[in-house]
Amino acid sequence: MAITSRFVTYVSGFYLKAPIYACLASHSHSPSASFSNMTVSLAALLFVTAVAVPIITALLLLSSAKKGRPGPADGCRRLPPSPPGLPLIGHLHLLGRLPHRALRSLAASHGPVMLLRLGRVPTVVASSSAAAEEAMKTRDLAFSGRPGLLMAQSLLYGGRDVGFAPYGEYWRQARRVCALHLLGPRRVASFRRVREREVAALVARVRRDAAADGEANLSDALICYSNAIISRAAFGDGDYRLDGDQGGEKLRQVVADFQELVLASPMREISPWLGWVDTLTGLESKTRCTFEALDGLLERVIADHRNRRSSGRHAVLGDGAEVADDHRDFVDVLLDVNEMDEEAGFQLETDNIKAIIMDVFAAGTDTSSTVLGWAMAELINHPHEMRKLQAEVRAAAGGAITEDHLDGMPYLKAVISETMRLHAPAALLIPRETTEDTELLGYHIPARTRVVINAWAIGRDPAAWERAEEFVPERWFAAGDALLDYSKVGQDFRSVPFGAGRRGCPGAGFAAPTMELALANMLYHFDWALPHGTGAGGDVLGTPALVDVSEVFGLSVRLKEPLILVAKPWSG
Ligand code: HEM
Repeated sequence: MAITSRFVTYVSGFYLKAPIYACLASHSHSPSASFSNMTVSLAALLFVTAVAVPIITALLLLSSAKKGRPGPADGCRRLPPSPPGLPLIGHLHLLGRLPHRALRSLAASHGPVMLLRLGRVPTVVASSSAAAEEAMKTRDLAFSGRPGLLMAQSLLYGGRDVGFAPYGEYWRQARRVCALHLLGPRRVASFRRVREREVAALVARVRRDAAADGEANLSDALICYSNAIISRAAFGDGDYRLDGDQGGEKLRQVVADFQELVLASPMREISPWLGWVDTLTGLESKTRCTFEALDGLLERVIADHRNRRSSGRHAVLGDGAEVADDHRDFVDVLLDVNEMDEEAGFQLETDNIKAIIMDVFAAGTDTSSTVLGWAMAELINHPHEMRKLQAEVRAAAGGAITEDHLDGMPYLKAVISETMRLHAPAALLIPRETTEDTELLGYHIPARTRVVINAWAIGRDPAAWERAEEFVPERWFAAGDALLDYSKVGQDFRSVPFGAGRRGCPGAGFAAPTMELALANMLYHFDWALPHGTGAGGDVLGTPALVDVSEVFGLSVRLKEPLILVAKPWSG
């Protein structure tokens, strides 16, 4: 019965939210469309509650749980151990609302390599640094596939992006373009002015909020900051918005919807005969609305860039050489690459360009703002470390912090490394798929098995880290200077927030100055505290209240509650 009720919670947790999503997405359309969507969604809600959940529950009750299997065999080869599962849903009910935590608990009983069945999908979960190193270094090629996730297919032009593209020639070429032309060191440096302008806007916003009522909603301000940087880098200075968008709010909502949807598991992925649930809950209509809104925007942006190109108003690369003062945005670069690489036999169609830009939004916005939110929360909860970082930042500059100051701030880098060790935003990375039969820590892993790497659990592994659950930035100095440069992905498999290997994040070098500049400026310009009477754990005996570090799981695992802080301007 307990198992059944947990499954109902799982179904309702995701699917009862879906109708609300559909209503939100419909704001970009006519009021009547919005109303009819809401009506369909309410009907769907009633239907799912009254009919679908009881049917599925009955099916589960009719079936009995399978016994756990320590190392089932595939022929004579040993498969990883599995916990007991249920018919139909396998181990889905064990994931709960915070799958990274649930998977770590399961790994404590079943080992660092487990085999789960999520609906129909056999999934291997790697939870130790040794398993991560074997998968992303020693046997990198065999673990470099991505599963054809249904939502990614629907939202990313059938997987014509980089992050969700299957391993193969298209991915290799698109990844090269991304790593070399969009996210290489020179291109990242070319966006320095964008970052410095947006960080000045962030500081001004916090100052304004603090002057108005003494408190700043830092979560909101950080999302705006990282969205603005990616928008400017991708689209340039044009003011591209969705229809009737005030202050970019609608675009922000649609990007947030996109990020939430892209890794969602529709019912039809669990079992094709449950596909009708996705229609009734509004998941399908929300996916369609979100895709259409972003596709329409990208069409306009690309058409506008093409017009400017045909009228000669853009900078171009000469003979493949970098232009010294190159301010081209990602769309310009992708259109240039398209023309140059046509001769090299690689063609980027308009849909590929749109998919790659969507990738950059999905991968680059939420992740950076989430790390910044966690860093501020940890620093508030660790005042000694906050003062130490403030001393470093304030000693380095006599005014606003620019990118020239960042190299002289090792403690800043240690704080960000430590934040990502404890709070890898992509807690389970992006799912992978084996491209061939292979092995992991001695277990046989068949081709086309889904692979999840629990970066969150690896960062907190007590076998790899002393005081693993504590925030101790100093540990990164003991680990050696080389590891302080966290943007060099794949150096230390005890902390893998960017993944590693062929599929490792190509955007770490872009994310690093974005995060460092913001954190340094926030600590330079303000002294921070929790508003009186808020936070968790404070008591009358004088124990200070702490930021509530409850999490919510998504494309990024972020703070459940918005980070509202008192910001007191510092005048030196
Ligand atoms: C703190 C910031 C960031 C974190 C923690 C992060 C993390 C990740 C992770 C965990 C993966 C999957 C790696 C794997 O499977 O091994 C990934 C992939 C990717 N990231 Fe990032 N990322 C960040 C910022 C960015 C930025 C700023 C961009 C682009 C502007 C970006 C672009 C990508 C792309 C295109 C991929 C797909 C790579 C592939 O599949 O070949 N990321 N990222």
